[in-house]
Amino acid sequence: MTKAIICRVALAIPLHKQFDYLLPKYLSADFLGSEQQLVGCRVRVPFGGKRQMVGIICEVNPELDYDIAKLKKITQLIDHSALLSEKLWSLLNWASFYYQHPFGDVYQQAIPTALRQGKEATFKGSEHWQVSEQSLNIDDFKRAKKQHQALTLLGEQCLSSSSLKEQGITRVTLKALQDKGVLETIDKQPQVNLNWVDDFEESTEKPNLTSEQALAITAVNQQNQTFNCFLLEGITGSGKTEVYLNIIKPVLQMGRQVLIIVPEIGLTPQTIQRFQQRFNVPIYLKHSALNSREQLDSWCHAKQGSAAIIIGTRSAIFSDFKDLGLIILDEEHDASFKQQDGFRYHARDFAIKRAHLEQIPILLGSATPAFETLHNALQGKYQHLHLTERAGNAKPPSSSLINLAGLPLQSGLSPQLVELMGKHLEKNNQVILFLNRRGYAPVLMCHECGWLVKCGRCDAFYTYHKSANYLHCHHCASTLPIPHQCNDCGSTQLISTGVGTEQLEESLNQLFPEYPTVRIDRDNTRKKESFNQYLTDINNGKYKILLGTQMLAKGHHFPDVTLVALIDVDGALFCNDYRASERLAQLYTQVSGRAGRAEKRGQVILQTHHPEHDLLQELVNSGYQDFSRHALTERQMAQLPPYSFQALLRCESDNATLAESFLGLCKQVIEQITQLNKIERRLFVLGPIPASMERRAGKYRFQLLLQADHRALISKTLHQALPTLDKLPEGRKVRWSIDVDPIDFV
Ligand SMILES: Nc1ncnc2c1ncn2[C@@H]1O[C@H](COP(=O)(O)OP(=O)(O)OP(=O)(O)O)[C@@H](O)[C@H]1O
Ligand SMILES: [Zn+2]
Repeated sequence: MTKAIICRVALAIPLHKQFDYLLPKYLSADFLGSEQQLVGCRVRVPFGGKRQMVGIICEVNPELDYDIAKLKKITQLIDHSALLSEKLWSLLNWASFYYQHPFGDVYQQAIPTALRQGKEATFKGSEHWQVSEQSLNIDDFKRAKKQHQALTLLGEQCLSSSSLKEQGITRVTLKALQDKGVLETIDKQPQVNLNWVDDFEESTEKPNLTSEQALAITAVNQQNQTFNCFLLEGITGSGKTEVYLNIIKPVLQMGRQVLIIVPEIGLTPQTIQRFQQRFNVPIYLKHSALNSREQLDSWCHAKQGSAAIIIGTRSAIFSDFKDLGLIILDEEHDASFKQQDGFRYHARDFAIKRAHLEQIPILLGSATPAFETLHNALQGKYQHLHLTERAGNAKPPSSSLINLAGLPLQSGLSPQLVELMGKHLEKNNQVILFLNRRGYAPVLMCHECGWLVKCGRCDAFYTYHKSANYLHCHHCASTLPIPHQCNDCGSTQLISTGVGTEQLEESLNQLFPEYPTVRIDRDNTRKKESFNQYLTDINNGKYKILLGTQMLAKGHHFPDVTLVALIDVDGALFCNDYRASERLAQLYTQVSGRAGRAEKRGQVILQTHHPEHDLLQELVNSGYQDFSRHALTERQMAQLPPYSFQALLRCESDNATLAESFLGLCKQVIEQITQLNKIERRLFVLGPIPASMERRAGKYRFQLLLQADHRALISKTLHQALPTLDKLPEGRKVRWSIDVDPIDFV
């Protein structure tokens, strides 16, 4: 009798636990004697009630202390060998440990949706027809002209439905022949180009490198066969992309693949075009706007080696490659690299770990490196490369502040700024106004008693959207019709206070009717095409005033923009999050970086009520480089990251007491462990305290912060604590999660 194979399967559920199943005999026959081959294969298994789930085999024939008669059976064995490469498999295991997230869910998030659902890891095939009857005599079909023609064509080769259609053969004809048992269909995989390296060519249209670019490129290219982490700190417009292109080239020439990670693909179609124009190799994209079939195809191209370059957002870091030779992470400071729910990984950290395991170079590029990265570079852990000058003839913009105190403002615009805008526009230049607040106004208020319209589910006010004619909470997405009366005093005089992009747009149309304004924010660029159309129109000079939120700050290159103004950033100056100043400095530098990127000199204006503020003074007078070095010493004095390491336990519930007391229990468990390990003086547990937005979408939210002088202390402690925390019955009444290396404390 054949021995049963028992498989331990990880499922995408929020439990740190795996489940055992029996591989039925009819599925196990091929694997007897080579059971280990099953590890890494996907299976379909029954789970709870009638549900079927796709899981992944992590262990075969584990030691058991129970009766196997109770085990359920695997329904389907989807793969016959491990789906992912060994390296990627071990990276995912590392990530599961480091981020304290169940392996089943880590794994599922790392693969495209179609594979999560159990689809085969193959390209989209296409229907082909071929002759099935060997002893066929075509002459028998002479009287049916079309059938005869079809068989003549197919007698020599197998053809796709579409090419048959082009030659006048319809489905009806083919079906008729199929019914007669003469023809059959097969699903044929498309031909893929695995030999792109043989016809590798580089476009001759490229600039002469600046000496700084050349230095950076040489530094990387000299060591491109082994692991090295490089930080390319290059001011805005310094030509970082040109450096990327030049370090990619030798890697492609070796026939190896390149992975480029960017914050948001939709926002920078220009950058992608530059890669496509430079090299004649197959480039595939990987981002969430692709449908699940396209995602799977690009995944397969990477895995089989028919993609030379993959350009993708955060999750592209999990692509499996045939032969990965280089990773580039552009705008490495960008917060979108950190996933903010579920599996809270950081794509940059995962990428570095990956490059290390694959023994390949990784380059992080930014004008405003994250403090973590900068710290590592300054310490010599990463090789630090610099581009301190703008490429071509462009010069860095000049910066100055406008003190708003006492000035009459029109939708937030000072008279000085309006005058300056006029001057730039007269010269046929473009102007960018940056305001990170969409909607018409951030609050609606009673003019008589000061009552403010607050979201009933969040500690936040409703934003007034005038054209859509409703109130909208930007935190829980709930909406409300505009109230006619004050809830407190009954007055009908409700007025909006503060300025959002929608209102500013209205004013700009009045102030500068002859200069068309375009507003770029999430409200009016929901469709991908509309955003691309705006970008084209901006580059064609159709719009002269570009008004927008963060979306306008990211990596765009508009040669005619000479003035950039930040309308209101004061809110970020007095925020209690220790990362707020870093973020503001990055934003300021990135937004300003859109000015004067070509021949014409740029100017940057920052409007504020606090011109004396140290941060603003430093940014305007010395820039990000000086600010960041200085701010790092402050972090060191306060023993904050990157000079310490953190993890955050978050908990939320309809009931504030439940949420808070659960974290209280967690604290006890963790402190017992630190005492046992004698590290209580090196790992602090702070809290529980309410999150800075205590109530969101109807839930009360609390946090417990772990801080230590060493990364490993946190991961080991959490790893030891988790089995106990998982079993706390109080944990079932709340929602809780662990965020390792948190960057957001809201
Ligand atoms: N050596 C060079 N000579 C002339 N022009 C160059 C050179 N290198 C790059 N450029 C041009 O300079 C412009 C800015 O380059 P790029 O977009 O790569 O800057 P960047 O460093 O990525 O800026 P940002 O961080 O602001 O996105 C581009 O139009 C690019 O074609
Ligand atoms: Zn809300």
